[in-house]
Amino acid sequence: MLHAHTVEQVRAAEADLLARLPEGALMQRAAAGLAYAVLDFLGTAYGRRVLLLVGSGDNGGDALYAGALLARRGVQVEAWLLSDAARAAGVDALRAAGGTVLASPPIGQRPHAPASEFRGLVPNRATFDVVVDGIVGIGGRPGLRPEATKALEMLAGIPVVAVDTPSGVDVDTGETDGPHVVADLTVTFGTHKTCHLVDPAARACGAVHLVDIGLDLPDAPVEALQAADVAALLPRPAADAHKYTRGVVGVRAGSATYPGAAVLSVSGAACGLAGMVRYDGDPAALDQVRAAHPEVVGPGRVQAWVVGSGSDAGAEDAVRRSVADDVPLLIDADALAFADLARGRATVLTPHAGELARLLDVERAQVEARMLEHARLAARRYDAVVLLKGRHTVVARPDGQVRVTTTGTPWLATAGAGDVLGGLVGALLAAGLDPFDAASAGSWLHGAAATLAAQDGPIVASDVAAALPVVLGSLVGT
Ligand SMILES: NC(=O)C1=CN([C@@H]2O[C@H](COP(=O)(O)OP(=O)(O)OC[C@H]3O[C@@H](n4cnc5c(N)ncnc54)[C@H](OP(=O)(O)O)[C@@H]3O)[C@@H](O)[C@H]2O)[C@@H](O)CC1
Ligand SMILES: [K+]
Repeated sequence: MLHAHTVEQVRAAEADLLARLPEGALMQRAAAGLAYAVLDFLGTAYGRRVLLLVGSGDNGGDALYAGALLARRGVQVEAWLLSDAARAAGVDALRAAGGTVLASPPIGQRPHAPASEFRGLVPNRATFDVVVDGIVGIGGRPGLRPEATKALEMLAGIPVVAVDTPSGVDVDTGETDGPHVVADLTVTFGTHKTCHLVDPAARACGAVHLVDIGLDLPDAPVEALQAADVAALLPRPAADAHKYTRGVVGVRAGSATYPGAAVLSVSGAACGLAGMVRYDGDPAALDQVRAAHPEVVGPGRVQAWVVGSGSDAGAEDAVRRSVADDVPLLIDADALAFADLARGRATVLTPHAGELARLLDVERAQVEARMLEHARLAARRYDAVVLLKGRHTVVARPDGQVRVTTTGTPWLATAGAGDVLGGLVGALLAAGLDPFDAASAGSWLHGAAATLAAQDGPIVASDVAAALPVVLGSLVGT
């Protein structure tokens, strides 16, 4: 499991460790990890040139000490101090190792002048191989000061390695309300933070590399399943299993007008994780479902219902009948308008940002900008697990616990992919997983299947379903 802790949790763990270590030891650990990651990024020290952007706090201190280590390895290191309060001991260490400090352009005196006026003041700007963002870390407020914004504009186009967090993002929420660094690589310390997982901030991190500095941390409020976690959650048939003991998943999606939604939902449900799939919908759609999946049977008792898209005017009735059965329930697409009927049941809601905006009566842009807040709000309000779809899908439990999905590919943004996901999560519910595990594991599997399918090029939703057995096969054997 990958864990993302809050700044408050990190601070408490850091205080514990600082009390037990010699002064400066923790920062040296962080700086060494950072220096190795930058070296790895550069490929070689020889002939490389690195610019450190250094703020007033320990984040800048990390950058300076890492810069000193890089300079000792033969990298040409220059530091641009964005604050007069930059850590003096770090500056001394950098200089002692052969690094230099730039005469900083006087941006602070003319914060509104265009970046182009200062450009000539940074010598041979274009020959920097990497900019190290040590402007601000977990002690920062969101946004950047004009000095930093302008520096970044002047250095646009040069790869950026962020220290701990891309400066300017909101560390605990993943929001990006003001200007911020967009990194190619973020090197973080001790544990991940929310901004490394939750969009839009996660997009600004690039690849994320974690350096272990020995922090002893409590449970994290935000986490991300890894392959081994999903493998451990997958239901496996008992030796004496029969199809009913493995769970039966029922699908109420699609209609005579939209048979495709029925076929795709069933293709997710028929991933093999439940013992049987029932389709309860329009007979014309059932014919198409059976043509694609001969093993699917008609209405009857189930252990979980999937009420999905394309059910025409039948969505409300489908939700009502499913709720009456008193089994776990997944509600997607047009049926989400009737999510209220399932309040208090073991329910998974699977909206995209637009659908969640309608559920909460807010603007779609608000949901996209504050995914964590809105997924948690909906989970609490509907007393349900809410799976908010996105590049990094956010799965929230009513008590606020969150799992973020980091598998997937941009190719997954394709019609019908949500139907496959609904069916898949429904199968996991029927097999007995609790709604939070079913939603987060299903989302992980869906993303992994899409990535696998997209190896050969663009994909459609049925390719995702077709790739599921390969992904599952690689996990059940582990
Ligand atoms: N915790 C750990 O386990 C370890 C932590 N370590 C490292 O320490 C880092 C945290 O260091 P930190 O606490 O000194 O805070 P940090 O983020 O450098 O700067 C805060 C200062 O910046 C300023 N400022 C605020 N907002 C700003 C803005 N938007 N734009 C510009 N400036 C802004 C403000 O000062 P001001 O200028 O207002 O006086 C504020 O005081 C952490 O991220 C990690 O890198 C590792 O070394 C070891 C293990
Ligand atoms: K930073």
